[in-house]
Amino acid sequence: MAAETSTEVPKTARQFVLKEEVIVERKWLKLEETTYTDPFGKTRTWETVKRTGNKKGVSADGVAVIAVLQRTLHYDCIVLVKQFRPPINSYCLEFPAGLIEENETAESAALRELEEETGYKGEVIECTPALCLDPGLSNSTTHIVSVIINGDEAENTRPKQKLDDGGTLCNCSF
Ligand SMILES: Nc1nc(=O)[nH]c2c1ncn2[C@H]1C[C@H](O)[C@@H](COP(=O)(O)OP(=O)(O)O)O1
Repeated sequence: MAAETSTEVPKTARQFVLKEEVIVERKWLKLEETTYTDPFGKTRTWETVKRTGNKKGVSADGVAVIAVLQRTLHYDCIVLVKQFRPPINSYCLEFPAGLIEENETAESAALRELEEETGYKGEVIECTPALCLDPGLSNSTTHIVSVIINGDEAENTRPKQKLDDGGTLCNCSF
């Protein structure tokens, strides 16, 4: 008689991290080996990327800004930036984004980054909780901030980027 295969779901254990060991650390990022327990209580390891530095008074690492440009007699547009991204050796069309500075709110960071990268001054409508967008790779977190830009305002009719060294961004509205 053939052996019966069990269809019972095994009782799984609560999982947790046991140890975090830095493998290599540079100015912006570090690679860690994370030791954790699997659902059966067995010890396993994971390769984890983290941002370096412990910024005080920040609710997430960064912000991404969904900015809607509103102008009379125009369709509403989403403002994107085109940026060269070294990790993929290519250009990306992205939401304006950046890291939150020490003791800065997500909302202030969003308006600052939007103005630096596009020249537009906006108003925050909504802000998500801190989201981990790639948790299989990194613990890095981001707030997605919705912003309205009044394109009829004088300050928004000829927006000028305010980029620091190394910045090579282009604006695109869709
Ligand atoms: N992973 C990174 N590697 C780098 O070599 N440099 C990095 C990384 N992440 C951030 N940075 C640098 C690049 C900028 O000079 C600063 C600020 O970043 P961010 O806020 O994302 O960009 P801005 O749009 O310039 O504000 O950190």
